[in-house]
Amino acid sequence: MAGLFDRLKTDCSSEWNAYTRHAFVTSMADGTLPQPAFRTYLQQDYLFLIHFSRAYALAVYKAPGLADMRQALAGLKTIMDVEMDLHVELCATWGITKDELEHMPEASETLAYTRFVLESGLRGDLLDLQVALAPCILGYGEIGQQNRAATPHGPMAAAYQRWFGEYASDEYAEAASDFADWMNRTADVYLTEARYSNVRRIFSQATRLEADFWQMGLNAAD
Ligand SMILES: Cc1ncc(C[n+]2csc(CCO)c2C)c(N)n1
Repeated sequence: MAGLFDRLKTDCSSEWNAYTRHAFVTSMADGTLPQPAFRTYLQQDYLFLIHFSRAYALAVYKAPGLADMRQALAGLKTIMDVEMDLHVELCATWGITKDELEHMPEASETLAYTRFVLESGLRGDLLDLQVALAPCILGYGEIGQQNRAATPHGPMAAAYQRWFGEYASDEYAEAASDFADWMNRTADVYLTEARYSNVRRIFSQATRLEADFWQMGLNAAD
């Protein structure tokens, strides 16, 4: 049987495509995305990652065994030690400091998405939480692979190239595939057909919140 991730992607294909092929992504790939859109996205994404780290910390707590605890801890460390640094580095080129980033007002889209993920995990078990986290981790993996050969043009080319470079890397592809395996293994233990409709609802909602997050960036350039 195919793993849970493939099943969810098939069942939520329209939401999934709207997210992974969003105009924000395609215009980043050709370099036409306006700077204010990217800058707003990146600033909000820093706040997103703070709450996403809390969600990973919740996964440590919700883990039923030591192996799952370690897997969640490794994810938490990657976000706090690697991913947040990319944002700090890119924002520094516009003179925005780490401290300013941390204290930016949070957009409704950031609030909605991060608190939805946390709520899904608080209310449910590790599987519900992994499914809420999945569009974020696995979607960026797909976006990176789809745009491996992208050669953005124009004044933002270097920043967009740097961004794609992070998610198109072999290391990232491996981290994403480890996450999919981890979620699929949890599903092998916990998923029942009776539960599936709820799991699918969580995945669909988180995927739609990802598309809204891109849209928030685009709206900032209007
Ligand atoms: C809105 C939004 N969605 C997804 C990611 C990607 N992301 C978030 S945490 C993480 C590391 C997981 O190990 C990755 C790749 C993002 N930055 N912002």
